[in-house]
Amino acid sequence: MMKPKTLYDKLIDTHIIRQLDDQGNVLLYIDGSILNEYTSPQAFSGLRDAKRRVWRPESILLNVDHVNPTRPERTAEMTDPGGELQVRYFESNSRDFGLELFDVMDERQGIEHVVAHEQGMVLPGMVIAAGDSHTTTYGAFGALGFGIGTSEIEHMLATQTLAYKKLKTLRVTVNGELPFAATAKDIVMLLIAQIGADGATGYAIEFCGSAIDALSVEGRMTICNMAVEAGARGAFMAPDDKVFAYIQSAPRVPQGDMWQQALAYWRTLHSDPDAVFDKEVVLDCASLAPRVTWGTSPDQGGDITGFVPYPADEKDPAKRRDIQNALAYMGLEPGTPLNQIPISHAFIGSCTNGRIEDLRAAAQVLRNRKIAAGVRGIIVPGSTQVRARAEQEGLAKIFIDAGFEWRQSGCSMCLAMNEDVLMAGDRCASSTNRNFAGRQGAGARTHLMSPAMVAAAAVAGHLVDVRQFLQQES
Ligand SMILES: CC(C)[C@H](C(=O)O)[C@@H](O)C(=O)O
Ligand code: SF4
Repeated sequence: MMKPKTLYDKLIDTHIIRQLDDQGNVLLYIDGSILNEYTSPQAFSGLRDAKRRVWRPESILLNVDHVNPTRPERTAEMTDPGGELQVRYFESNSRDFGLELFDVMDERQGIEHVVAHEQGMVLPGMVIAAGDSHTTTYGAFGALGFGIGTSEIEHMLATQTLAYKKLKTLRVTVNGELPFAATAKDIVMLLIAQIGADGATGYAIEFCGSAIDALSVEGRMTICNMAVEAGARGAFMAPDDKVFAYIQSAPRVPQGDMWQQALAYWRTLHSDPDAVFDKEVVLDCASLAPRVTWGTSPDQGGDITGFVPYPADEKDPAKRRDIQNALAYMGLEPGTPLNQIPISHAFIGSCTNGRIEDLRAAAQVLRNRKIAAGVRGIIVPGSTQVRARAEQEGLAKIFIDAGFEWRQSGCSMCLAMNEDVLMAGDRCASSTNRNFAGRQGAGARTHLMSPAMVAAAAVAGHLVDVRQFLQQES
């Protein structure tokens, strides 16, 4: 009898070129990569110095997203000299190494983790490595995606391989039916709060259960994307018919007979019934409420119906200090109801929640409403294609009528590497994935939540339970 395999085993075993030792280190084949202007420059410099070429240029896509401007009337011109340098070097790398580039003005440009699946670069069963931690997003398609550092990018470009240490496996089973107004974002925020920001360090997570099966592919992407905030360097789900339908029309996806052959293989990509995981976590989402963070780490959050915690209630001295420090940075008093925290900014975008479904969810809240006086609302679609689609569907008009800025695509205020930066003391309801101190600007404060929750907060002028807004309509 063959030993039952997990999906992770299957993904790894089909890509091992050679075992490097008996400690789980292997030489792994990488199917492809999408690289950004921010983390790739040194890798290309390394290749140039060593006079090396890229091994399989057609498997690599270059895409500008981290530093580009998002102003509505943007041009190819960069406003920031550092960004200008990065983008120009990126362009010369594209030319000199023969790699396709989606530049700032390309209609296929966007955040890499949105562009990759729009382009059909991620197929079930693939292994994708890239210079960005949120490469885990591709797990929603039954692929293994993980972030790598600059020297690894260089190695991958030169050889199409990486030295890789196999992870332990964690199965997260999410049971129950998602209640009204609770989202995939709330599932993953609950998981992170429960297991901690390092709860999945050293693990690859396989998500399963009725709540995951019921999610849209975009919701699954949100979960795999943010799983890295629990430390997971790999997060995936077995691909199903929803996934196959979602990718079928994308440009690089196999067609005709090849599609049929691929489908037959993709249907084998699931953990065998008796496969054993190193660790198991079970969540029940039947009573899940919309969540927000109050701290400076994605695991510091709770239900919107809750309160800013009292540090004294935390028994672990290190965690108590973390809470104290977080509340000092966030300017929050213990015991404050979370739904009374006023905001100055509302940001909807990012690779976690900048897709078309996210914009539809925000528009549902914003239709016929205005954002509160004193709040600046910013919407940055996850890709230029998402932007065009939102305009076709009339969502952009809803956002603009509500008083939101409707901007061009990029990472933008998710990490404030372009001119979309908050000032010290600003407080932002944000659909992003990281609330670290200074993430959206030095001294700025970030509260993570779903895009509909951000929209509701923008209208109310403070963090608020989106269910009040949606129930009014039903
Ligand atoms: C710039 C890049 C290295 C970084 C990442 O790896 O995730 C960024 O995208 C982020 O979200 O913090
Ligand atoms: S949108 Fe944010 S999280 Fe995603 S790649 Fe860009 S900076 Fe990183």
